[in-house]
Amino acid sequence: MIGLDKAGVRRGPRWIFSDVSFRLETGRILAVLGPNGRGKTTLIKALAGLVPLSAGRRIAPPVIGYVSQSIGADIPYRALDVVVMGRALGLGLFGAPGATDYRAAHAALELVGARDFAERPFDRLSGGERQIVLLARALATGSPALVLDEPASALDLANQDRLLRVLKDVKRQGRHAILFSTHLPQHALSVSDEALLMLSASEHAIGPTTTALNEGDLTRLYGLAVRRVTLDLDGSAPIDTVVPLFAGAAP
Ligand SMILES: Nc1ncnc2c1ncn2[C@@H]1O[C@H](COP(=O)(O)OP(=O)(O)OP(=O)(O)O)[C@@H](O)[C@H]1O
Repeated sequence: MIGLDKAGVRRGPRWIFSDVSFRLETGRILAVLGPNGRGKTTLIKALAGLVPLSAGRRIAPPVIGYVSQSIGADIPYRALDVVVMGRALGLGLFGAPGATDYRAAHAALELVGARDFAERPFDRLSGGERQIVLLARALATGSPALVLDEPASALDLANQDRLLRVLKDVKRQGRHAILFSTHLPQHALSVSDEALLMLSASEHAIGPTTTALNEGDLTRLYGLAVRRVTLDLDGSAPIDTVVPLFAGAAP
């Protein structure tokens, strides 16, 4: 389980966010949504223990599988070695990774569908490929909590789909609580059980994704008209999605 209890972060006189409370159980996915600069990264870093809380309390396991918004430094290691770094906290100060750690790294790469990246130099992967490898590194930690800051931001449509399928697969295993931030409400609707909308520094809407992502709150969140649409593509299960009315939605 991972969560926050009446939590807030202040930078100087300004509260970036305040009074955020939620508990995310193992086997569940929570999506965090908000416009640029609203505080998603700050909240995620606070949850990962990288930014101190100015108020409230964090509920988290000792190790967290964290993927930052940046796509990683230009390190000339193999992707496999970057994934093995996720095992570092279990190795002690002078420990070197062993067969078990490499097995865990290979399994994580396999899970994200990136087995072929193992031997490739990390600094020669594209931004999207790096995001996939960094997700594998978070999984390799073995932590029951995954905290992902815009994990799809550099991914093309097919790789966004791959990432969402990976999140669903990991959820199905029932061993992780997964929190991710996104600018795409469609991503939240397709995989997350719960959604947190950062409406202002002090006002948050949290609840089951299908109710939290209502047209009124999404329109208010982004200051842009947004419609919820149900697509009945082939008469089987209808798909619920979100359509932002960009530029008035007409040429
Ligand atoms: N180290 C810092 N010191 C002071 N202010 C900061 C610091 N880091 C971030 N901020 C401010 O906190 C606010 C929230 O930033 P944050 O990166 O959390 O937003 P975000 O919702 O993740 O934005 P984006 O969608 O653009 O990534 C911004 O106004 C930012 O300028």
